[in-house]
Amino acid sequence: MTPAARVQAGIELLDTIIASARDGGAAADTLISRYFKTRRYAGSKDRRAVRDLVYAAIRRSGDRPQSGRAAMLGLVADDPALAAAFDGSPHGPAPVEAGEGAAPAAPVPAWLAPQLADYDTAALLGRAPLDLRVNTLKATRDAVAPLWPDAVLTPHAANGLRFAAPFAVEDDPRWRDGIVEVQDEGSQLIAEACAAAPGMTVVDLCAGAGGKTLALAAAIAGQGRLVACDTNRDRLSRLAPRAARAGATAIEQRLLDPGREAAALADLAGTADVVLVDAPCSGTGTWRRNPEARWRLTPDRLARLVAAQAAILQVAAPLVRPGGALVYAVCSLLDAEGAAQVDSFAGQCADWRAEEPFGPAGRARGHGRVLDPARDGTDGFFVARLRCPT
Ligand SMILES: C[S@@+](CC[C@H](N)C(=O)[O-])C[C@H]1O[C@@H](n2cnc3c(N)ncnc32)[C@H](O)[C@@H]1O
Repeated sequence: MTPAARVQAGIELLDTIIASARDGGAAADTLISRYFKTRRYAGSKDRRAVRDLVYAAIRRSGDRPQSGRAAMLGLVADDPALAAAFDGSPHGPAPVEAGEGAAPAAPVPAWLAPQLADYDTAALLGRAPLDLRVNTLKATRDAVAPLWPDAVLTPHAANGLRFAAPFAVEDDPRWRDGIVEVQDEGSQLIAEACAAAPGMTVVDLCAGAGGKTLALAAAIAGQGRLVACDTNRDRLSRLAPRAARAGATAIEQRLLDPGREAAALADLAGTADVVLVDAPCSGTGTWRRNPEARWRLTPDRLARLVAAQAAILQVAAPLVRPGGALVYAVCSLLDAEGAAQVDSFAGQCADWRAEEPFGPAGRARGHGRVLDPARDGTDGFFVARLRCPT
């Protein structure tokens, strides 16, 4: 492909990605793979170049751009050499017209900027390292770390290894043997905030595909009870093969019916030493991995998420035994989903006490702590640990 054809391909892909973000369709990565499946003439260098252009354009625009061409013209504003690709050649984009609009550069959507004013928003779009968690059911970090000379120890999480550059860890025998799992240090810390230990009853209420469930399984070391719940069948079904690889036996799974969660969990009422609510959220803390999510979030969607989080907290609290703990986490830096959500819970349950969820990582916010990509090098999270009255 010529440089102009690559830019035109990027524009076409951006048009599809913009429409899909607006209509709740497939993710950018899926759309890019589909696009190239039907364009076999594009070699691996072409595909990489187009992908880089597309992601550069996505990262540059906090708000959903008018069109793929406007998004690409934004890149021209930053790198005038790219203008030469707008040459009107048969497979290239039409020449730039005088006064033609480029998408404005902004790290975050304008409507969210005030809510993120306390954070270095550029860092929300930075490059994420690759973090692994050593599975203590099978190995120790001390034994595994020397096998990977490129790895450094994560500064806060007890079992984490960090790689500056990503690599195909799923091709590595240590991943296939369940000795390591891919998990951001922030997620590892949320599992640590549960302080799960052998003999405990632990409920992971929003387990998804089980990222944190597996860390909790390692913490209870096969002694105790671990119940993983979710309302999404597809996500929950991904837990079993991961658990098998990790050697995490006897995880109970419960697929919940939205709106009827409490009834399905009635037998666990007042029994859990710890309940983790890793709530569905806007994902503002994971934009560095998924920058196009900025184009999907709307005030309505955020309001629905905040209402769902509050409802899930009301399902979770009665499961905790007297003296047990409720850990609430979101991969978001928006107070509406984090500190304000827990303030509201604390307003209704004044006798619950907030505790420090973990050591020095992050900084205090409301009743909990935030982990921030710029300061902590993790994805962005809010986490609070609340102790049930005895
Ligand atoms: C942030 S994700 C969980 C990620 C997971 N804990 C992990 O570590 O990979 C939130 C999950 O909450 C689930 N969810 C949404 N509404 C729920 C509800 N009412 N009860 C339980 N889970 C729910 C979603 O399906 C989603 O899998």
